[in-house]
Amino acid sequence: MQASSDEHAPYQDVLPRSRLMVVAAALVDANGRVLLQQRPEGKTMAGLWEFPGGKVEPGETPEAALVRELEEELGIHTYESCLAPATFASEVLNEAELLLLLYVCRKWTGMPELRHAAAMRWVKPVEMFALPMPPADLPMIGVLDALI
Ligand SMILES: Nc1nc2c([nH]c(=O)n2[C@@H]2O[C@H](COP(=O)(O)OP(=O)(O)OP(=O)(O)O)[C@@H](O)[C@H]2O)c(=O)[nH]1
Repeated sequence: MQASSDEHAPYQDVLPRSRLMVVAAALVDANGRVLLQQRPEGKTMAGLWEFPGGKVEPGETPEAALVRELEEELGIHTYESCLAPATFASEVLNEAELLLLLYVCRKWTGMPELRHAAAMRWVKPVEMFALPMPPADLPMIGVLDALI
């Protein structure tokens, strides 16, 4: 049955206008440490530590977007088959609802280089609890700690 146009009217003022799909990677090294990058000055949430990744472009699959982002941001190469879905998070931002998909990746080629971020560091998941990270990331830390 066709939904009438005003069926959702009571909710229109609380529904986010658009959804921002973001993919990110927990790159795990041989010692069980994960790479975090620090957001640079001039960007929203500057100084916070986040997982490498970025927005999924129209027409892209999440996995293809993450392979691309890892090349662009760190100069490393991986394959979609090396990306294991780990967890997700959602957060209402000013202009959109963020849906963040986090993958675990243990295999890549190349050495991560600092390209866009202010700094990078390898940390155990449990150390993330003491680092300033975007609010959306906080619920994912415990899941990551249990997975790695
Ligand atoms: N890559 C990444 N983005 C995250 C994380 N947590 C989180 O809230 N985000 C948010 O997801 C969005 C990622 O998009 P992005 O990296 O393409 O955007 P950006 O703000 O850095 O810059 P841009 O729009 O100029 O490219 C940002 O709003 C960022 O704050 C995270 O752990 N990793």
